[in-house]
Amino acid sequence: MSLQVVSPTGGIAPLLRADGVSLEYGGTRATHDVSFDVYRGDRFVLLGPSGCGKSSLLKAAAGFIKPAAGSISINGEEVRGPGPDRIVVFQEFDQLPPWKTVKENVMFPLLMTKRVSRHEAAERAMHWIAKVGLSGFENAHPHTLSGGMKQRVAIARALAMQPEVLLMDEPFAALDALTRRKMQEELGRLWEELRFTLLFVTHSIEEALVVGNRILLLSPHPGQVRAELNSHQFDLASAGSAEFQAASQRIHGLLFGADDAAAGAVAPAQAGAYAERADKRSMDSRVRGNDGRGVAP
Ligand SMILES: Nc1ncnc2c1ncn2[C@@H]1O[C@H](COP(=O)(O)OP(=O)(O)OP(=O)(O)O)[C@@H](O)[C@H]1O
Repeated sequence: MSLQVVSPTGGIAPLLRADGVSLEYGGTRATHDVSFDVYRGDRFVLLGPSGCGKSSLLKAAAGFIKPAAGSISINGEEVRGPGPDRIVVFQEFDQLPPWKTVKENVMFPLLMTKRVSRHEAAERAMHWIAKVGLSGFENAHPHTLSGGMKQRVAIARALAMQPEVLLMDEPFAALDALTRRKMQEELGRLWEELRFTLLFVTHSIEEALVVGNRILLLSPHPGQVRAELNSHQFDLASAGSAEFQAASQRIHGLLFGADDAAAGAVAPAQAGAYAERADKRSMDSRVRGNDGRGVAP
């Protein structure tokens, strides 16, 4: 039996930790003092209104931007730049170089690491192309693929790298509703099989509930933590249920203020403080137990 690494608080150490992260662009604050922990196997969602800094937080986790204050660490090591342990899938369909085939696109970052031979990269690419349901399209170029297929290629390319954390920035937002749903389902299926760690950005409450097992709610610009919720009980199958609708409305209230009066002013502080109030109410927003993790309902 393997030993579990434990943090000083006695809990399991997080894989990714954001600690008091403030991000700025030219002196303008995009997020303020945001803290959260992502554990191995989490599907952790950053949810908040447009402009609250979700993408910026993801980019900081990817190592593309440096916090003005606070830090982000992976396995206890501060993130100081991009690395193969954190791969991003973006919303934009043009993230795939158009002159490369599907297979070449998936192989490309593997080859860049110089850790695998061309033969091995090709084998791995074929494996992951099959995993995302694109067998037969290896030699197609991106412009011949639908938006959903392009996102599948981006997911295959990311998973082929076997990152510590898969970072997804509104990956399905530009897809039509049916394809988006299908992609959420596929992502869930892949996660069930592979149990990778996911940090997922969306501004869709429904998508957050369907994709995530934990959701961090961020206030409007500059983004601050409002609350952290457990959402593991929801999936696409439960999306129409009364419970799902109630959760969705509750989150809407937390994000846009309807609950503020009931909860008292929501201090733009750490979720932990707010969680205690949220905890006293009905939904499963029991947030951050003793080990720092969200608590099951
Ligand atoms: N490169 C940039 N230069 C200057 N300001 C930026 C830059 N990128 C983001 N911002 C600003 O930082 C804030 C947060 O932006 P960000 O894109 O992270 O928010 P978001 O929550 O992901 O929004 P959306 O859901 O609309 O994508 C916004 O006010 C935005 O205008």
